[in-house]
Amino acid sequence: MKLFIDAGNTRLKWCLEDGGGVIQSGTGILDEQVHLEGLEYRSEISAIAVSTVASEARREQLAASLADLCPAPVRFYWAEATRGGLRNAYPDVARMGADRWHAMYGAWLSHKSGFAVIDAGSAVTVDYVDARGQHLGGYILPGLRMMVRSLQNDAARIWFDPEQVLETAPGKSTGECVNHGLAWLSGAMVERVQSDARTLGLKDILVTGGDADRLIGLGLSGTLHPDLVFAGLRAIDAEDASG
Ligand SMILES: Nc1ncnc2c1ncn2[C@@H]1O[C@H](COP(=O)(O)OP(=O)(O)O)[C@@H](O)[C@H]1O
Ligand SMILES: CC(C)(COP(=O)(O)O)[C@@H](O)C(=O)NCCC(=O)O
Ligand SMILES: [K+]
Repeated sequence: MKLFIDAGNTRLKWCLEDGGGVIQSGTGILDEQVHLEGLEYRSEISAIAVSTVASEARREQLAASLADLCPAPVRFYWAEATRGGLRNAYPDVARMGADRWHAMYGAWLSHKSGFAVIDAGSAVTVDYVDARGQHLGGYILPGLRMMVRSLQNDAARIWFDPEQVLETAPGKSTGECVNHGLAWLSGAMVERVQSDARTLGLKDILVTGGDADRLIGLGLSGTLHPDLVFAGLRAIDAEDASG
């Protein structure tokens, strides 16, 4: 069995698979130790594959605590210049978050007519890939929680209870102005991605990450792929194993 880990800036997601598919999946916590809630079959894990955007210090901590969890070898997978016809637009691919490359590769495997990937996590990333597999580049924006936190922490007179509304009408209280404002901004991003996709001739829009369903709720005509990073990571791991 193989254990796949996607360690973002907010949450750690894990997925246990054998040749036949997913056996178990869940979220985890990384403090001094890594806690993968609900993980069974620990002794049957033969290898661990990780995609992470955590700091180098946290990555080392993750590697050390995975070694305590089970004796299986751990391999970290990073962004690449090219794979299977997909080509990265970054001249310095080492700078790209591993999650973005793995999500793009996951999308590329089943969408060959050009696509946009939106990963609405701690940060929101948008990446465009054309029908030839050329990554056209992307965008990095603050995520929803990040924006809420910055308004709470960096503005002295903004008091509000964060609420995840889909309402975008002009607000008539601080709370409405903030909560509707975030929905309005996210909705504008959705329209922008859709208009770019039309202009660039990208057929599909795939969305993943903790706030993915919120973007669908705001009118995004895309498909929800909660496991897109795992789809890419799993395929790359299998390809490398088969030489
Ligand atoms: N249970 C949850 N815990 C944390 N964030 C959540 C949860 N449910 C939804 N979210 C939203 O998802 C975002 C994190 O998404 P996720 O894809 O897990 O991030 P990352 O990959 O950066 O760790 C948060 O910014 C928040 O807006
Ligand atoms: C942009 C990100 C912070 C998104 O990470 P996440 O929100 O999923 O935790 C991550 O992909 C990252 O650290 N990227 C490095 C910079 C880059 O991709 O250019
Ligand atoms: K993200």
